[in-house]
Formats: sequence, C-alpha cells, structure tokens
Amino acid sequence: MAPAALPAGYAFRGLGPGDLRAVLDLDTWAFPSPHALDDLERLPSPLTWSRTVGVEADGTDGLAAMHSSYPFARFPVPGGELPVAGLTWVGVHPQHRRRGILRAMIDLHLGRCRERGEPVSALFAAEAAIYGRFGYGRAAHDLRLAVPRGAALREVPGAAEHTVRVEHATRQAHGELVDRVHRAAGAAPGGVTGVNRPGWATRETPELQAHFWEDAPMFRGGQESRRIVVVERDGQPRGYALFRRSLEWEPTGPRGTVRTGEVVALDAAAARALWGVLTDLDLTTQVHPFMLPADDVVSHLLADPRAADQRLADNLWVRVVDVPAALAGRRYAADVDVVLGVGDARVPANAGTWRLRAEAFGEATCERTEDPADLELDVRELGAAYLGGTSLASMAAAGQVVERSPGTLAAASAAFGWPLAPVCSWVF
Ligand SMILES: CC(=O)SCCNC(=O)CCNC(=O)[C@H](O)C(C)(C)COP(=O)(O)OP(=O)(O)OC[C@H]1O[C@@H](n2cnc3c(N)ncnc32)[C@H](O)[C@@H]1OP(=O)(O)O
Repeated sequence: MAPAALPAGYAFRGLGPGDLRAVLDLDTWAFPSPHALDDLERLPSPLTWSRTVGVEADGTDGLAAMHSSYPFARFPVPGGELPVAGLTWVGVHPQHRRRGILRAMIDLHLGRCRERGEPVSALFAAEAAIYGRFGYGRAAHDLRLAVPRGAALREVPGAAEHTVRVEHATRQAHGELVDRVHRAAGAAPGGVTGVNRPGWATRETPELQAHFWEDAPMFRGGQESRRIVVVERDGQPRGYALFRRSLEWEPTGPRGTVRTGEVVALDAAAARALWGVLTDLDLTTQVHPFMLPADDVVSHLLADPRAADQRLADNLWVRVVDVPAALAGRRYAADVDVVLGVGDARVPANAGTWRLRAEAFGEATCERTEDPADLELDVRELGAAYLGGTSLASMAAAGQVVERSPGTLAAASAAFGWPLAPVCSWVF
C-alpha cells in the first residue's frame, strides 16, 4: 500500500521554535485546557523541533494538525537498547478531523523512522482505540494502586540501615541524582543482574529534562509543590520517590493524600525504606503511586495486596517499523528458531516470512526466508509482544496469532517473554 497522502487542500510543514504559539493553540484545540496561551508559552517546551511537523489547510490561519517524536537513542528493549522514535503531540483540530489527516501523519512518521534508522516507534495513547489500526500493539501495562496509610509491609533485611532526606525537589539539587538512579534501576532492576527493564526510557534530550523538572503551579491541581524522598546507605543515594501531598479537613479529621511520581530504588532494601516513608506521612490516609511496573516490588511487599485496590492501565504501545532490525536488536529468554509470517498493511518491507534465531539471553538474527511460517501474526501483535510483556500464546488464544506448526507457539512465547515486566515510568 502506498503511504497515505494528506487530503486535497492540506500540506505538511516542518515547524520550529517560532511556531510555539501556533503549536500550543492547536494542542489546546486537540486537548481542551483551561490555561491561557500566554501562560503556556512561558513554560519550557519538551519538543524536539527538527522532528515536529505541522499540517496547514489552504485558506486557513494556524495549524490544522501536528505530530512530533522524541529521539530515544538508547531505548531499553529486552536485553539491549535501540534507537526508538517516541511518537507524541499528535493532534488534529476538531474542524479538520476524520478526513485522513492522522493516517497521513502516521505514514510520514513511519517513513521517517525508517530513514533515520529507528526500527521501533513507541507511544502513550490518549485513547486506546486509535493506534492498533496503524500497527501499534499494547506492549506494557502499569500498576495503579491506592495504598492505605500504615499498610503493613514485609520486612527486607537492610532497610533500616538507610537514612532518609525529605526535601523540595529541584533540578539543581536532584537532577543528576534522579537521572543516575533512574538509569541504574532500568539496567539492573532491584539489583537483579543480567535482566534489564524494557521500556524504561530516560529523558534523553535537554528539552525533556527542562520540561520534566518544571513545576508550574498551574498544573499542580491543588496539590503542594513537588517534593522528593531520597534514601541513602553509607552516604550513597539508593532510591528516590517524587511526591506531592494534598490535605482536606473532614468532620472525622484530616484526610491527606500522597500522589507520587517515580518511586525508584536500586535494591529491595532501599525500596522497602522508601515505601516505609511514603506510607507513614502525617495527616495522610492514602498513597497513590503513579505508573509503577506491573510487577513492582511494592506488590510483593504489601502484606495485604487487596487493600491497595490494584489496577492495570495500558502504558507503552509499540510499533515495529523494521522487522529484522527490531527482532535482531533484542534478546530472548529462551532458545528460539521460528519462522514468523508477518502482515503489515502500512510498511510493505515488513510483510512476509522471517526466520528468527537466538540463544537464550544471547545474540539474535532475523532474516528473510522462503520457508513456510510457523506462526502468523500482524505487525500489531508483534509490537505487543516485542517488549516481553504480552505473550504470543495469550494473543493466539484470542485468535490474533495463528500457529501453523504445532509446538512452535509455546516455544516462541517463552522466548519472547522477559523476566521483568516492561514499563515506562513517565508519560511522553
Ligand atoms: C501519541 C499521542 O500523541 S496520543 C494523542 C492523540 N490525540 C488526541 O487524542 C487528541 C484529540 N483527537 C485528535 O486530535 C484526533 O481526533 C485524532 C488525532 C485522534 C484522529 O485524527 P483524524 O485526522 O480525525 O484521524 P483520521 O481521519 O486519519 O482517522 C484514521 C482512522 O482512525 C480512526 N480514529 C481516529 N480517531 C479515533 C479515535 N479517537 N477513536 C477511534 N478511532 C479513531 C478513524 O475513524 C479512521 O478509521 P478508518 O481507518 O477505519 O477510516
């Protein structure tokens, strides 16, 4: 299929910093916002301008649509890192919707990913029904909890040996610490060696860093400014949690809530120390962590996990843009030798049969073959399985992966899995 073109009367235009106001105007048409453009314009933009594309309509001022992507040069995939395009700021003005502008933007994006040598694209979906049709699969989930104050936690040796700092969170004081601990926690989650955390993207560009640390009062939603707990052992930071509190006085007394950002620790003892602090803040009754891994340590530490009202939400969606580069660029949790018959309506170069060979946790190869497919699947399901968090067998049970050679599905499912659940700890 040829890439979708924009409808007649529309044209793409590369955007730059001088377009910020038009971008914010379009963005607040796509995502309704109570904030004035003048106020939004003063905040640091996270965009990488060289990857930001607008759509203009003949005879109309402003933008009809836009999209951008973040250049993740070192995006964690199972057992390695690859260049990945983080698709973001996708918006179409309500005046111009449902006439194929998004479809044309996606095809432009996928073509540019291939030109830039980015074999994978990932995103957070505003609505879950949008991106499957374009070959993005639901690749990761995150855990949402409401942990009661004082929830009993299982003990971990060494937790009590940490000292605790509770401070205002600033880039100047904590930027380097947060980056260092975050990267280390993704490379060896919980101190487990030989297994990384797929999807654990870092804020790689200066624009993303500036945007992350901005703590504009207009976005606090009635909560306090951003705070941080740092736990240290022998004078070295071993974990941090970003958080904000809010407080309401009720007839029964104070009812405060703690909302966390990232809660990241380098080992189990540091994690236990952090959760001990978060669940014991005065005047609060509940802790709401944001976007933990589905297998986060806290789910194992809670004596009564049911009391924490656990839910899963979709996290990263993944699109395999270049099948051989993506499949050879990750590692597998078991030996595998399988022929995949891949369907791809938008990227014809991906379609066809591919032989994937790998040794458990070793190098992988992926080459075109004339051999018949053992498994048939659409690139959407390949994307869902890619980070190791959605099993091929579970998608086969739903009729979305078809096993042609008996026995190959179980073996490939084990190989595509990963010992730790994929997640991204922040929304991009
Ligand atoms: C990664 C991110 O940035 S996520 C942010 C996405 N942006 C938003 O949610 C902001 C508000 N929404 C919008 O800006 C727009 O409605 C968009 C971007 C979601 C869709 O743009 P449009 O130009 O209207 O989409 P387009 O006309 O190309 O539609 C392509 C197909 O997707 C479908 N589609 C589009 N939006 C949706 C949706 N929200 N839910 C379900 N299906 C959708 C269309 O029906 C169409 O289906 P078809 O292929 O069967 O004909």
